[in-house]
This record gives sequence, C-alpha cells and structure tokens, in this order.
Amino acid sequence: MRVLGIEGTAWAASAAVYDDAADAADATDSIFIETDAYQPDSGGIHPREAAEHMSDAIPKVVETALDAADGPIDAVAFSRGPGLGPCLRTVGTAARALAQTLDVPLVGVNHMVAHLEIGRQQSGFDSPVCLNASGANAHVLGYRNGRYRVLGETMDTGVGNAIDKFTRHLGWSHPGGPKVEAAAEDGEYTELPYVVKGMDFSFSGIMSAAKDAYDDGAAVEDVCYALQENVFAMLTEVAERALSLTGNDELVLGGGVGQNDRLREMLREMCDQRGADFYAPDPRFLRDNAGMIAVLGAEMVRASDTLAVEESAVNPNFRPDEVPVSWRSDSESVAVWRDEENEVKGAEATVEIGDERVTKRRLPKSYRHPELDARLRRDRTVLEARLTSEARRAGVPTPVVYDVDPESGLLVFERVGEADLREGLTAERVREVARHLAAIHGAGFVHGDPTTRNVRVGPDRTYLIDFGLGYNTDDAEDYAMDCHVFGQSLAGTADDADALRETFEETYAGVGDGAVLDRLREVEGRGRYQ
Ligand SMILES: C[C@@H](O)[C@H](NC(=O)OP(=O)(O)OC[C@H]1O[C@@H](n2cnc3c(N)ncnc32)[C@H](O)[C@@H]1O)C(=O)O
Ligand SMILES: Nc1ncnc2c1ncn2[C@@H]1O[C@H](COP(=O)(O)OP(=O)(O)OP(=O)(O)O)[C@@H](O)[C@H]1O
Ligand SMILES: [Fe+2]
Repeated sequence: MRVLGIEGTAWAASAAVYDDAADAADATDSIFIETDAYQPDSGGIHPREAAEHMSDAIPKVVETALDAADGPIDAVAFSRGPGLGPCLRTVGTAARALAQTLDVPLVGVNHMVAHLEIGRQQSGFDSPVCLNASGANAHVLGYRNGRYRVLGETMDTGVGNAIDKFTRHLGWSHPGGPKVEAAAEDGEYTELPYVVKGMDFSFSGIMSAAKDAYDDGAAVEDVCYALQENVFAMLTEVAERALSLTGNDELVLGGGVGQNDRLREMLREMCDQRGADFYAPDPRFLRDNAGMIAVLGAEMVRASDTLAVEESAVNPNFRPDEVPVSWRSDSESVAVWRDEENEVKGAEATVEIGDERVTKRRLPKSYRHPELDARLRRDRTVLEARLTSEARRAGVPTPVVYDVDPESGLLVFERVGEADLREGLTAERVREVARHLAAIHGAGFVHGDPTTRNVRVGPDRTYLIDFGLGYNTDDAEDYAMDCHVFGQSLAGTADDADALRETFEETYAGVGDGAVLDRLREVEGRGRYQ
C-alpha cells in the first residue's frame, strides 16, 4: 500500500509518500518527505500568515511527493489536529480534494499520536511509555484499553513554545529551541524553579524566572544552560515516573524538541540507569513532518479506519486520548505487572524492603545537573519525613519514620501494607484515598504525587506513602492537582478507571471542600495548547 501523507498544523507544509510494501525494516527509512517551512519575519508563528504559507506551499510539496512515488496512491492521510485552525482547514481542504480526485480513501490522523507512533513502530517496542516533547504540547502517554492515556502533561504551555517565548523576550528569531541549545554550550548552571506535580509539570514559573534573570544581567548563556537543565530534567523525571508507575521498561520520544541533544542524552542516561530501553527517531521524524502522518495513516487504512468526506472536519483541540486506537489490540497495555521484590526501583529512589523496615535512598541521578540533583534530593527527603508524620497527625495512616539523613537522601520507614494499590484496586480503597486526601488538604498540605503506586493496601487499612513532592499550601488549585494526579494514575493502571474516578470524586465531595472539585473541572477543562 502506498499512502500520501499531508502535514500542516503550524509551520511545516509537508507531504510524504510511504510504501509499506518495502522491506519492513527500512520502509520508514526510505520514506520520501518534502517539507517547506514557514519562517515568521518577526515574533512567533502568526496563524493567518502560516495558513497563507500552507495554501502556497502544500500544492507544491504534494506535487513533488507524487512525482517521487513510483506507483499509484492508495490513500490520502492528513493531520486533522491539534494545531492552528486556519492552517488545519487549508490542509484539510487540500486533502479532501486530493482523495476525491485520486478516488482513494481519506484518513484523518491525530498529529500527536503520529508523533509517538513513528517512534514506536521504528523501535519495534511492544507497548512503550511515550514522551511527546513538541512546540505546542508536552505529555507522557501510554496505551491502555483502546486509547492512548495521558499519564502526565504540561499545565500551561507546550515545551517548545515556552522556550520560544523566552527567546522572543531576548529578541531572537523563531524558532528559539536550537538557539538556546547552541548558547547553552558555553553556559554554567544558575538556579531556576523546577516544577513537577506527580507526572504533570508547568513551565510558566521557570520561564518568568529565566526572563527576570536575563533582565537582571545574568549571562545569557548561563540562563540558556540552566533553562535546558531544568526543563529537560523535568521531562525526564516525569518519563521516569511513568515508567515506574506502569512497571514498563521501554521509552520512546517524539516531537520537535526531541531534536535537542541534551534532552535525548538525559533520557538515554535515565533509561540506562534504570535498565530500560530508549528510542528516539531521527530528527526528520521528530520535527513536524508528513512521514509520520503517512505511516500512521497506513496503519489506520489497514484497520479500515477511514473518513467519509462529510465527516472529516478538522479539530484544533484534538487530544491524543480522544482517538479510538483502531490499529492496536485491546490486550496490549503500557502497564506491566511484576512481582514484589525485596528491592524496588521507584522513579526517585531505591527502596530496600526488610521484614519490618524499608530503607529508601534517593541516589544521585546522573542525568541531572549535580547542583539541581543535590537540591532536589535534599529538599524532598526533608519534606517526605515531615509530611509523612504530619499526615499521621491528621488521621491518615502512614508509615512511622525511624530515621532521616537529608544529605545522603536516606529515609528509614516502618513497612506498611501488603501491596501497592495498583495491584489491589477496589472501590472501597479508592474511597479511602479520597478521605485521606481530603484530610491532608484540610490540614493545609498536598501529597504532590498520589498515584496508585504511592498507596499501600492491607486487609483493613490504606496507607499513603511517598510524600516527597508534597508541600504546605492553602490554594484550592493545588488540592485539585492532587485529585487530578490520582485520576490520571487510575487511567494509566486501572481497567475501570472512569467508574473509580467517579467513586473518588463522590467521596471527596462528601468529606472535602466542594470548591476543590470545581477547581478540578477547571484544571481539566483548561485549554493547554498555547
Ligand atoms: C500541533 C503541532 O503544530 C505542534 N508542532 C510543533 O510544535 O512543531 P514541532 O516540529 O513538533 O516542534 C517545534 C518546536 O521544537 C523546538 N525545537 C526545534 N529544535 C530544537 C532544539 N534543538 N532544541 C530545543 N527545541 C527545539 C522549536 O523551538 C519549536 O518550539 C505540536 O506538535 O505540538
Ligand atoms: N513504608 C513502606 N512499606 C511498604 N512498602 C513500601 C514502603 N515504602 C515504599 N514501599 C514500596 O516501595 C515502592 C517505591 O517506594 P516510593 O514510592 O517511596 O519510592 P519512589 O522512588 O518515590 O517511587 P515513585 O516515585 O515511583 O512513586 C512503593 O511503591 C512500595 O511498593
Ligand atoms: Fe508537532
């Protein structure tokens, strides 16, 4: 089968021809891609100008791709969203017209799913955790029960857009990512904020701190260096959290920011350190390109997942978890179960499980800058000891803390429960978690990472553990984030996640502050693609 792919969500007017009859191993290698990039004269991407670029450039790149094809086209696949509305509509119109002229099926591809599927297919991995680091997005996903589940994502802007906004502040031309990478080569570390909430994260704090540092006279190469160190360490940390939560040991990278060497180096290092496999596609498949659209398009055609022209409207806010994944089997899953062992490699720490005590060590992470690493390990160890005890005083079962040494990142706890919640999920236990979270919120702090792995279950008690990302706060937004993180972890590990989420919210509504659930709706409904 020969599929013509068309991409035009923002800056890349791109067309590709993918022939899956070629030898499977090099079918994607040999793919023909023709791209004409839109380059704004000043500032960032202007949607209208970008759409004008699409109407000029798409017919040309399509013609070049068709000339390169050595046979008839069997289907036309196009990026249906997410992306800039004016661009998507221009490209959608071109794709429909082509499918009709060629009299072949039309396929509507989700651009973010295409970013991750290209890596999955090239890597040959089974059901990896996927990190998408692109301009307008940043999220960690895994396939489960017919959908790609968002395990964690940015709470504000996409990662590339965040970097590009910083470089606009410096007066540098678009795109800023490669320029920051080049400038960082001569830089030294300077402290900037670092914000991870469970598997979610946000960039707004770090970006304004970076602008302030520059305005206050810090050397631009130092700010670029620290920006890369913190932002990419955040992405690497959440990818590791997703591996740990799901028990998976395969990671693939997608998206334009994935072209950054330092990001790839950190991810590879993290995977090496925990014994996981890592795959990143070549840069031409990381940045926006029609090759990935054609490859996923071919999968979708094989699954008869094509579109009637009258139902092929584009969707600027098309989320990856909205896509019914027709081309993968329901039995595949990102979540892998392993038996409990005496030594557990969590995302952050190595945990040695004794008969009565567990010893948790936050060992240095070689992917992180040593200064950042030391700061995170020390602060989190102190917070974990303090909040574990504070939670108990608020009536929530937690392990007794026997010993703590912040400098070496060591904690010794009482051993509690018989299994992690993800292995013993019941509605009653989810209710317990809701009551526990409401109790600590009532006491003025958050857990910070309440996943189904950070809850231990026994015959008659449900314990919260791992308070290292917790902090004191009276902001309903922070409480809502706790609830959001727990809901996302259910999506990644539970079959009946929706029902359990409802159970959670009903219970929380009964015992906690109603304003928190209102805020949760707001957090979840917020348009994140800016
Ligand atoms: C919806 C769609 O239009 C959007 N596409 C997109 O963002 O283009 P993409 O090619 O995936 O990524 C572009 C971003 O990637 C950044 N980038 C490119 N090279 C980089 C590098 N070496 N280091 C850091 N960032 C880099 C650019 O600064 C820019 O923000 C998306 O996938 O979110
Ligand atoms: N006090 C405890 N009693 C029994 N088991 C524990 C205890 N503390 C930790 N564990 C076990 O070790 C695992 C990892 O611990 P913990 O979550 O504290 O480490 P982590 O590195 O922060 O993990 P992650 O960041 O992936 O959640 C837990 O999921 C649990 O199975
Ligand atoms: Fe993209």
